[in-house]
Amino acid sequence: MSQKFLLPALSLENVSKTFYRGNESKQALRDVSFTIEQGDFFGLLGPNGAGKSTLIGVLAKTVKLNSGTIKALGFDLETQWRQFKMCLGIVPQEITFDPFLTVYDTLRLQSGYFGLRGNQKWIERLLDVLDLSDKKNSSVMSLSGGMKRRVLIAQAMVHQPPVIVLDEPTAGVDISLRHRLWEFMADLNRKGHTIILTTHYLEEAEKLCRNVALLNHGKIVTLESTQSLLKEYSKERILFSLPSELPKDFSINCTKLSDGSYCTAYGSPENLHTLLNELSKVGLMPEKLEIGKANLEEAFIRITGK
Ligand SMILES: Nc1ncnc2c1ncn2[C@@H]1O[C@H](COP(=O)(O)OP(=O)(O)OP(=O)(O)O)[C@@H](O)[C@H]1O
Repeated sequence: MSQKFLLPALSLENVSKTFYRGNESKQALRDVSFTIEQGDFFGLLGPNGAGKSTLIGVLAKTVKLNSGTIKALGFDLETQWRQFKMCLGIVPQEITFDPFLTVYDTLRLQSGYFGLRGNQKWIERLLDVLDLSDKKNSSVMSLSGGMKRRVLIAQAMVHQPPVIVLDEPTAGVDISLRHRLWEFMADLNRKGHTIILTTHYLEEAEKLCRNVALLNHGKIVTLESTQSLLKEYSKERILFSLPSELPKDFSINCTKLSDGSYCTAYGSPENLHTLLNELSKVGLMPEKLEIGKANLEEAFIRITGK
């Protein structure tokens, strides 16, 4: 069946959430609407405080939304919660377990939460895939951070959800485990699961996600395929690094990236010439300079202005 006749994996319509504390209020989500197709690998990106965790909290029903409609495979979050929660497996950012339970019992209890009996076979399979089989009788408390994170993933998947939401799954995880988790997520996606990922690692989004949405100040500022986003921002860009900071009043608009390098529009060879001239006027000479494709970080910084 063609993709367009399938129900969306997830759809949000005019979702808003404001937190109130005393006289203060904070609007964390502002009229957010978007749709994620089944089978997608979707990245939800945004700077700190953009509203990503609030959105995931809303999906887990730990945060109550003020207005709007959310559906998972056509099931409504408010009126069809039982079916809704069966569609979704949410891997939270925070590690929250009963530390005294064993890994196996944690997963058995979670199966009970979904009303599943006789789930042993699937639990064993999850333990195997996540390389936790030899830890199944260990208390969660005794595991390393990376292992705990894998238990969180297993816990979110005990009911074999078609849609998996991962909130910063690789935060604080060492590079080799991060690569293994990437491979695991890509494999789940190949097997037909829709994956929704929030991440601060733009390299991760660029590598894995087919489509990305950028959330900023509680609003979706862009939503498109990773490739077309990169294409749009890959035109006309010069990347350069300097031995010291660029003066604040520098005549050419340049964006500073997280690794300390700068980027600016390329346009034409004339612009490169002007840039080099202007840099030399302030006594700076680029240490490294290249013209080429932008990465997601640059696109992201240019869109959000951060
Ligand atoms: N329980 C709460 N009470 C009051 N304000 C809150 C609450 N939870 C979140 N906020 C505010 O809502 C905004 C969005 O926060 P949220 O945690 O969703 O952002 P985020 O994109 O997940 O950020 P991060 O990347 O840092 O995790 C922030 O300004 C935050 O301070």
